[in-house]
Amino acid sequence: MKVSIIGATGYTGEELLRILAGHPAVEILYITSESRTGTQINEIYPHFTRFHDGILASVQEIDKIAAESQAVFIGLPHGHAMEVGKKVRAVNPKIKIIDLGADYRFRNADLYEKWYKVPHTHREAQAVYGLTELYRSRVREAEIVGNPGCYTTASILALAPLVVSKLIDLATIVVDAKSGVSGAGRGLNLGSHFAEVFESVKAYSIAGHRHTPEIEQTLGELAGTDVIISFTPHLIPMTRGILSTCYASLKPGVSAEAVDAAFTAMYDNEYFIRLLGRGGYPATKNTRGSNFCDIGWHIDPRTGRVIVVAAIDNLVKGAAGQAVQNLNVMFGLDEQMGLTQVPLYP
Ligand SMILES: NC(=O)C1=CN([C@@H]2O[C@H](COP(=O)(O)OP(=O)(O)OC[C@H]3O[C@@H](n4cnc5c(N)ncnc54)[C@H](OP(=O)(O)O)[C@@H]3O)[C@@H](O)[C@H]2O)C=CC1
Ligand SMILES: CC(=O)N[C@@H](CCC(=O)OP(=O)(O)O)C(=O)O
Repeated sequence: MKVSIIGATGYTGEELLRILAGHPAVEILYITSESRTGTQINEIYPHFTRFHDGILASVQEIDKIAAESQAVFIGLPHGHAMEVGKKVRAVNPKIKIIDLGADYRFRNADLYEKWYKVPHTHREAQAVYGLTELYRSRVREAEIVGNPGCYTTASILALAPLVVSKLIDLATIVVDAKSGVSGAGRGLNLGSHFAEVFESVKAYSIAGHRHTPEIEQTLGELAGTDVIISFTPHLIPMTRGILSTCYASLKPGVSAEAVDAAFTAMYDNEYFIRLLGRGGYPATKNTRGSNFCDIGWHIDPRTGRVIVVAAIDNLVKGAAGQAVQNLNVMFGLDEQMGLTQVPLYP
């Protein structure tokens, strides 16, 4: 299968290249960059030497890229992907698109505009939200997939069983999540300098992070009613990984066994979800470089709350890995193809 990556020089784009290097059914046709067009990718990323030596094309060549590819991944900042998506579909109406950013994640384009503060210019797109474990049958039929955000992937996977099984009071959900610095992308900014991040932990975007409406959209759909959450992200001094700790009050009379059953009913057959069980402590280190999401849960009888902890690698299950998982589903391939590396440890 011929695939191209628009925005291959970013962290999600280069992670896609790394994963696709081990994918037996994929041929990488074009990779693009605007700042480094004409450069060989392994000059920018020497770790690709012997794996990729492709020359970076420009998005200006999108007509040719679209005409020759069966699928494109888009790893651009939000607001740019929908412009590319529109052009790609106009040239090749059969092409499949997987966008790693936010442009195709929202069912309601007005909600996207409210939170992202840019006009949505591809409202006619029939996009599917690509949280594979929850929406596999939709992804199978999708032409365009809006791949979920990293915080959202961990947080929704942690809370979905409790919401679907109606075990929690929906008004009490609190998500406290931590991310490694690669979550902010490769671009330079003061907030991600070594001296700003190292030996420090800080919260940011409190009560206003853009992943809040994304989590609420999916939990609301699963619940069949509006869901409002409190979400606080934190930046921590590591490169990869998200740890999402989610709290909610259990409805009166809900037993620990009912909570256990909700998780096993939803995820027992899911290869990429590793349930650590009641009392389990997920750690980002155990998921590093892999497409796994590790989940453990705890019940606090003193407060009547359930606390669910989920760990992922933000660049894999939180971005490029889930994008490849979606590609596999969209093309009827084995869902695990190219994604079965053992996590990198320590
Ligand atoms: N990092 C993460 O953990 C996650 C990121 N995402 C999302 O994935 C997308 C890519 O993120 P990430 O890889 O981290 O970002 P990076 O900042 O690392 O890379 C951005 C990419 O976009 C290109 N680019 C930047 N500005 C423009 C522009 N104005 N026009 C065209 N191309 C541009 C860059 O190419 P060049 O400069 O070479 O032209 C580069 O290839 C974003 O939407 C992000 O929100 C989603 C989940 C997780
Ligand atoms: C550490 C860090 O800065 N993380 C990013 C989230 C990355 C991501 O998933 O972004 P999108 O939803 O835009 O795709 C942030 O908080 O904005």
